[in-house]
Amino acid sequence: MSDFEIRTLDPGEHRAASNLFRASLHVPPSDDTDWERAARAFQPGGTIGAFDPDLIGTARSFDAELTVPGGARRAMAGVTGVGVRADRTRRGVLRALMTAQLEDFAGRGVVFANLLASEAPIYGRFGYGLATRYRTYSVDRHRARLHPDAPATGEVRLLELDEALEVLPGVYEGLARRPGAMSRPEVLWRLYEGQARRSPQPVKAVVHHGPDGPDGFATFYVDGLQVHPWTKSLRLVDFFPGTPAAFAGLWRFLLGVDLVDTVVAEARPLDEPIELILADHRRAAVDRIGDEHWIRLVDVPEALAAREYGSAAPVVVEVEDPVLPANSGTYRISADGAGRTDEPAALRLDVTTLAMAYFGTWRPSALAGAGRIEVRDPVALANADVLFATRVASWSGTHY
Ligand SMILES: CC(=O)SCCNC(=O)CCNC(=O)[C@H](O)C(C)(C)COP(=O)(O)OP(=O)(O)OC[C@H]1O[C@@H](n2cnc3c(N)ncnc32)[C@H](O)[C@@H]1OP(=O)(O)O
Repeated sequence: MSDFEIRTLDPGEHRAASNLFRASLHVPPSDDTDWERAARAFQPGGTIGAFDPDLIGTARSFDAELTVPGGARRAMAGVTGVGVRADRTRRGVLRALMTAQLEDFAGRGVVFANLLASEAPIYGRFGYGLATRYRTYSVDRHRARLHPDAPATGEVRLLELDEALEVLPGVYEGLARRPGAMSRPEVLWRLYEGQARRSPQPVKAVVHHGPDGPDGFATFYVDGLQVHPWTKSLRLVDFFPGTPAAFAGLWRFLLGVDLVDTVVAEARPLDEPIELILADHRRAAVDRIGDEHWIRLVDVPEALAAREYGSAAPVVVEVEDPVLPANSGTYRISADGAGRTDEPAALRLDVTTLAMAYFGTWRPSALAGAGRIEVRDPVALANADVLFATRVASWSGTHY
């Protein structure tokens, strides 16, 4: 059914889109004070709506850059604010919004799109694959000590929120180097400012200074009982240690904050070595592993050419993309790069599965075992495991 129109919203319509999105998540609309801040998180021209003639669905995006395995950066669109009015769901409104958005991205040279999904079954059909994952862990502050071999250089400095909001954007840019990391445009920092200023607990920051200046930071707040027995948790909001010394130095600070029982590190990279810097690694307990970014290769040839590959014999893959059919075709992937080819394909997969393999989070052989890759040559599958592997776990750390 398509008895609705999709168009870009004017800034004067952003608040209606925000209200619709919030209602779809079962949260109340922003009040006037909150909206004044929230409005700054909308990139002009970045919000689309479905009308019948009332606004019945919306999706928003902002422009940034994404780091791929090997360190190159390419244009990306961050997708958020997706919602359809409860009395208009399951009639194709999301499909129409997603299709319009992806066609717009493809038309203006965006290479990747990414999002955080409210529910896992929604976005795979549009080509978004679960590309980065996280683990959340907690550290028992009273019993945890750093291992004596943990680096002990550098200094930390505590910042109140106002200063942190000025300093952190500059510090962050030099630190977001993992595959899956992204630049943070102004709209994102405005979003974080709004969240921090609304927080009932004071949000603070700590910056680690190494030999060449700031090389890591954490933002955090402390919550819990305000009366005896003072059971409190320190919750990390944003944590970017740029060097091993910054990682150890920031943890040394966090474990030294008084009147805290537990430090909760939410949504961290799967390979972050907390166990290795503690004297007793069992003082860190993994609470859960979850989905982080769902990524869409909007321009498959450009995305495949942008990343580095491991050292193995070349593999030819056939990619299918029903939503952006220009991406469909056969590609040769080798340690020297990747591009289109006429050679016969050894592996066949859809664009969603390609995103899962591309960031190294899922090995091609595991994807094949789960039925997601059709294997015509088993030797090629073993080579694909090596070609697509990444040296560090892909992870974004930027949530919106
Ligand atoms: C990036 C973000 O902003 S994440 C936030 C997403 N928003 C929410 O979760 C808010 C609450 N949910 C909603 O607003 C809506 O249900 C949406 C946006 C998830 C889906 O909108 P709809 O207009 O109902 O989706 P639409 O009718 O276009 O469905 C497209 C397909 O997705 C499927 N689908 C849609 N929603 C879901 C879901 N929640 N779970 C599983 N499948 C779903 C449909 O069945 C349909 O499948 P088909 O292509 O096989 O026919």
